[in-house]
Formats: sequence, C-alpha cells, structure tokens
Amino acid sequence: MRFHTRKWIKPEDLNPNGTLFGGKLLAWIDEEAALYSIIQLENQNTVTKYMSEIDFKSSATQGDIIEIGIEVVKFGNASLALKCEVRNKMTRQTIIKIDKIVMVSLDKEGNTKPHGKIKVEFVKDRLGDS
Ligand SMILES: CCCCCCCCCCCCCCCC(=O)SCCNC(=O)CCNC(=O)[C@H](O)C(C)(C)COP(=O)(O)OP(=O)(O)OC[C@H]1O[C@@H](n2cnc3c(N)ncnc32)[C@H](O)[C@@H]1OP(=O)(O)O
Repeated sequence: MRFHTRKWIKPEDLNPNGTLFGGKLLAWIDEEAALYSIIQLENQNTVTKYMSEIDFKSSATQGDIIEIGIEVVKFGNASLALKCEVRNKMTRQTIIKIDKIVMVSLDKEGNTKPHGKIKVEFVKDRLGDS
C-alpha cells in the first residue's frame, strides 16, 4: 500500500475528548479516495458508492502526523474498488482500516460510465518519452 498523503492533527480536527474527530478523518479518506480514483480513471465525475465496515483501531491527538494509504482492490466495469489504511506516521500504529471503498465513474448526466481501465497507471507512463 502506498501512503500518499500526510496530515498534521490541529486543534480544529479534535473532538471534545481531545482526540481526532472521526468524521474529519472519514472526510479526509473520502477526498483521498475520490482524488485517487479521478486520477486513475481520468474522469472528474467519479463518486463514492460504497464503504465497508469502518473500524477505528486507535486514535490520534494534537500534533500527531498521520498518513493515508490507498491500494486498488479491483478495477470493475464502471467501478474501482479500493482499500484504505490510516496510520500514525511516527509509531506506525494503525488508526483505521477500511477493506473496501467502491468509487463509480459517471457521465455528465450522472449515469454509470465504463472507465475502460484494467490496471494502475502512473502519470509518468501516460506522458510518454517526449
Ligand atoms: C487531475 C486532478 C483533477 C482534480 C479535479 C477535482 C475535481 C473535484 C471533484 C471532487 C469530487 C469529489 C467526490 C467526492 C466523493 C463524493 O462526495 S460523491 C457523493 C456521494 N455519492 C453519491 O452521491 C453517489 C450516489 N449514487 C448514485 O448516484 C448511484 O448509486 C450510482 C453511483 C450512479 C450507481 O448507480 P447503480 O444503479 O448502483 O449502478 P450499478 O450499475 O448497479 O453499479 C455501478 C457499479 O457499482 C458497483 N456497486 C453498486 N452498488 C454496490 C455496493 N453496494 N457495493 C459494492 N459495489 C457496488 C456495481 O457492482 C457496479 O460495478 P461495475 O460492474 O460497474 O464495476
């Protein structure tokens, strides 16, 4: 799994108990999954369809640095299934794991649109040699 994004936990990210607010973390994960999928599928009209069980294994507190990892589970027809792990950058302790996030590629009318992708592509490969 590649951990693309790091976040520094600030006061505005905390719940009243002084630990990382779960909703904030889910918003970051959703954005990460959306951006990853938009780039992979080369379609800005890509939406979150499904998230499997969410298991908060540990928390984070102010000043912690966390990192968000995404890995492809499966390229479907219009869908892209991902898995996600968020961990503490320093301790490597897992904060959350989501086994399946399904993103779906849509057309301008909001109907599913086959994306035609079968494997992870890297931007450098798309640019070619020129
Ligand atoms: C270069 C950089 C540019 C940057 C540029 C930035 C642009 C900045 C834009 C940011 C964008 C952010 C986006 C954020 C993410 C949201 O916030 S998205 C908002 C929340 N999500 C929604 O509103 C989606 C609402 N749902 C829907 O509209 C409809 O359910 C959908 C998505 C059109 C799908 O309709 P449907 O009838 O279920 O379609 P269906 O054909 O049955 O299924 C489609 C696929 O989903 C799969 N699926 C359906 N249900 C399930 C399920 N329960 N479990 C698993 N898979 C399922 C199916 O198996 C199928 O897979 P494929 O066989 O095609 O591979």
